[in-house]
This record gives sequence, C-alpha cells and structure tokens, in this order.
Amino acid sequence: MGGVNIPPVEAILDTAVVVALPMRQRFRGITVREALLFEGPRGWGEFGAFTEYDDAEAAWWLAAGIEAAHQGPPAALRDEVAINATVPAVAADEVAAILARHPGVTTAKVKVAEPGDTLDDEVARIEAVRAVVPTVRVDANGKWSVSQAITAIRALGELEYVEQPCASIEELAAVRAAVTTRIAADESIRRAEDPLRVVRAGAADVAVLKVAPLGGMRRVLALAEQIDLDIVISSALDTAVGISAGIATAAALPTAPPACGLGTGSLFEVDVAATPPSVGGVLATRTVVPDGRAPLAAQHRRDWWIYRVRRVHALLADGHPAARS
Ligand SMILES: O=C(O)CCC(=O)c1ccccc1C(=O)O
Ligand SMILES: [Mg+2]
Repeated sequence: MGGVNIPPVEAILDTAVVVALPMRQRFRGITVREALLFEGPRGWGEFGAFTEYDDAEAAWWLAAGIEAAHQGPPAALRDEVAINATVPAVAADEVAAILARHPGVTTAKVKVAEPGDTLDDEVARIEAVRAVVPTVRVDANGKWSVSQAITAIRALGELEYVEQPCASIEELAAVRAAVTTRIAADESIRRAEDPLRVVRAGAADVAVLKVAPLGGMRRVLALAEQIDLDIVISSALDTAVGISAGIATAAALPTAPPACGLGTGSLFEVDVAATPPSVGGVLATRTVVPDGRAPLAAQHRRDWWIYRVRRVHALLADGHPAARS
C-alpha cells in the first residue's frame, strides 16, 4: 500500500538542508521547529519527525519525505483546499492577531487542555475566536479524562467537532456516546490498522490524517479509501515542503474534505520559501523549493539530523514496514 522504493542514503544526504524555524507562538512545546529537507528527481521532501520520536517511528516520516522527492504528488482532482486557522493555547487577547494571518478564514481549530489551561481560559479563548470565525473546532490532544471531556464539551458551546478529547479509543467512544458533539480521532490514528479500530469502536465521526507520521501521501489516500468517516488532512507542524504534500493529498481525495489543518505555516516567523498565502480560508496546490531564507540549524544539530537520517534510512533498507508496498 503506497510503499516507496528507498534510494541510497547518499541521494538524501547530498542535498540535505537542516532548517531551524523560529515559531511565533510556542506550539506542542516547540519554539524552534527543526527539519531536514532534501531534493530528489521529483522535487523536495521533508524529514521532520519530532525529535523525541524513536527511529522506528521516524521511519514513517522519512518514507513520506522520500515519496515526495522521488515519486512526487498523486494526481490532483482540484487545485485548492479549504483550511482552518490553528489557534495555539494563547490568552484570549492574542487570538485576533493569530486569525488575522488567515484573512477570510471561516474555520478555526483551537488548542485546549494544555497544562495550566483552565476551563475559563478556554471559554474566553473560544469566545475570542467566535467573534471572528463562524466555525470552531477544538483539539485536546488526548489530555482530558472522559468526565473532564464531557464537562468541557458542555461548557464550550457549539463546536464543529472535538479532536482527540481523550487518549484511548475506548475513552473516545465513551465521550462520543455521552455528547452530541462530533468527535475526531488524531493520535488514535498512527498505524494502517488504527482507522478500522476507531470505526469498529464507534469512537469518532472524523479521521484526522497526517501525511508524515502515516508514511506518505499515497498511504493516507489508501487509508482514507478504507474508512467511512469524514477525512481531514492536517499538518505535523511541517515546513512549506511538507505542507505542499498535505495540500496535494487533500486535493487528491475523491471528495473535497472539510477545512484541513494545513494553515500552520503562519505559526512560523519564517518558512523555507515564499508561498502563496491563504485567501478566504483556501490554499492553492503548489510546488515548494526552499529558497535559502530559512535559518539553518547549528552545526551540532545538523550533525544530529544527519546521523538520524543514516540510522532511519538503515531501518527502511532493512525492511521496516514503511518501506514496503
Ligand atoms: O490541525 C491543525 O490545525 C494543525 C496541526 C496540529 O494541530 C498539529 C501539529 C503538529 C502536531 C500535532 C498537531 C495536532 O493536531 O495535535
Ligand atoms: Mg490533533
């Protein structure tokens, strides 16, 4: 299913650039987003597995980058994709400036349940969002218990859906049975078999699929084909190179998805290239070539990424499932 042929590691390392993108707002505990970018015969690919991920996990991300650089995007069925603005767990008075980076956007995804966040903070943040955009979804990243989730959902008003309110599939199903708000699964879908478990458990209405952690554009499209849930394609805090793969995937789905979580480029102070901005909450498909504007990682961090690519590449070459079709 969408497995990629693995090129020699030198084909990756010969063009490797390691960037360190400063973020405007801390997100997922990250203030500087590092990634290794490389060029292949079909364009640029990104390897940006979060630094705490082990090599076996990171192999899926490298396979996704190799697919982009060596196979290129799947055939597009449309040339633009609706996106949500992503609102980190900020104070309510910071919300307007964040939304202003996506003029005309009509859907926002708001982070909730972060350490130190109270329900009052969340209600205020969401009210500030609702003053600007009509459709609001929230993402708890699995951090609520079932009872906290039910209490919060009742307090937060009309939501399009709640993404990953709790950590486990069983808890998602329990929350879903107790509320009328739709539930989305994100972290519960990191393996090919996960969407089917989510569906079987009645745990979600929406599947959030991310190209890099799931091993590439074609793998995501194959997963989407197997499940009868609404599909939202989201970023893994990708640079503009990874975002272009997310857009290409959303543009290749048989039906246009609801607003996708691909607006995270605006969380960076600088990205790896100038890219067309979102207009009216829509991003156009694009080819991204890093243009040298992004800050490069310090030498010791570059060395760390290159050693990581060597190890992870060796796993793929040794038959890691991300390398198989
Ligand atoms: O979905 C979005 O709006 C942006 C993507 C996003 O939130 C995200 C980005 C990196 C890591 C985790 C997540 C997440 O959905 O939890
Ligand atoms: Mg999420």
